Amino acid sequence: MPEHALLETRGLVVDYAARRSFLGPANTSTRVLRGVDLYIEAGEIVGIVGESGSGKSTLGRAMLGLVPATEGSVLFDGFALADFPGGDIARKRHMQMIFQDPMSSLNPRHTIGAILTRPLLLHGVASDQRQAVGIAAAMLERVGLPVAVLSRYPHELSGGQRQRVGIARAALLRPRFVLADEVVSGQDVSTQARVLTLLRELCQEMGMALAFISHDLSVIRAFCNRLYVLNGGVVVEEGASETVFAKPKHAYTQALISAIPIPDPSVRW
Ligand SMILES: Nc1ncnc2c1ncn2[C@@H]1O[C@H](COP(=O)(O)OP(=O)(O)OP(=O)(O)O)[C@@H](O)[C@H]1O
Repeated sequence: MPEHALLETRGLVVDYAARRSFLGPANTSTRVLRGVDLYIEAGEIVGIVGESGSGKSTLGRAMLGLVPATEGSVLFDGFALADFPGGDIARKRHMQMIFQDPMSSLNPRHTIGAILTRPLLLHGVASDQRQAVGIAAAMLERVGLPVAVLSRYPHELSGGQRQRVGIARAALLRPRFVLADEVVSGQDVSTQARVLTLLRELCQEMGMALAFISHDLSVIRAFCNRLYVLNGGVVVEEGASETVFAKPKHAYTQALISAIPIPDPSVRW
């Protein structure tokens, strides 16, 4: 554990039943995370891998403060989430999220221009609408979309274009940490490669750290410097991607690796 990790979870337990305890006592343990210790340093791309139901999305949501910790803590820049200087607004500027298809998170009644300029004004990154439009237009171009997209509504875009809008929105405020949850699942290999290249470039340009959640170990291997393997709400293995792949210590990791199809050597991320 480095001395100053950007993000840290310490003994993180999430029990969804504990949240519902007002409905009555929770008899069965429904601990989805059972004491997760994890750290992410500034600018790092860290993979979180595990099979369906292992708790990856819960961990991601808890890192962003969207799901409360039942026990343990999440620290961002050394502060418990609730104690971050400047409060939730200041913290949220630096903690963003990217979805696979952000249709559900893009307000269908707002144009892309409104969706992108609003956070710039809210967080004081732009001082007026004109400046906000300029920043939003530049970010759209950066993610490979035409500026004309500003006047469109989310349903007027393809799924791939919406995803790029989602990436633009997450990167717009130059956050220090971005969570990407299964963002390339279900995409063909060349689309995956383009999205991952864009994400890597943005991380390098802006110094963003990225937590990259995926059930696909081959994508994690190619894309992430370090990884955590989650099984049943517990981290069973962690380390540099190449080390874990070369010498997996845990039987669960070995099983995940042996389930990977033979890679296509022509594909590079
Ligand atoms: N809001 C919730 N309330 C109650 N249980 C939940 C909630 N969200 C997730 N769970 C349960 O927590 C467990 C872990 O779910 P989670 O989505 O974190 O796993 P995952 O590894 O991301 O899975 P997947 O890859 O299928 O998305 C599952 O058993 C799920 O049913």
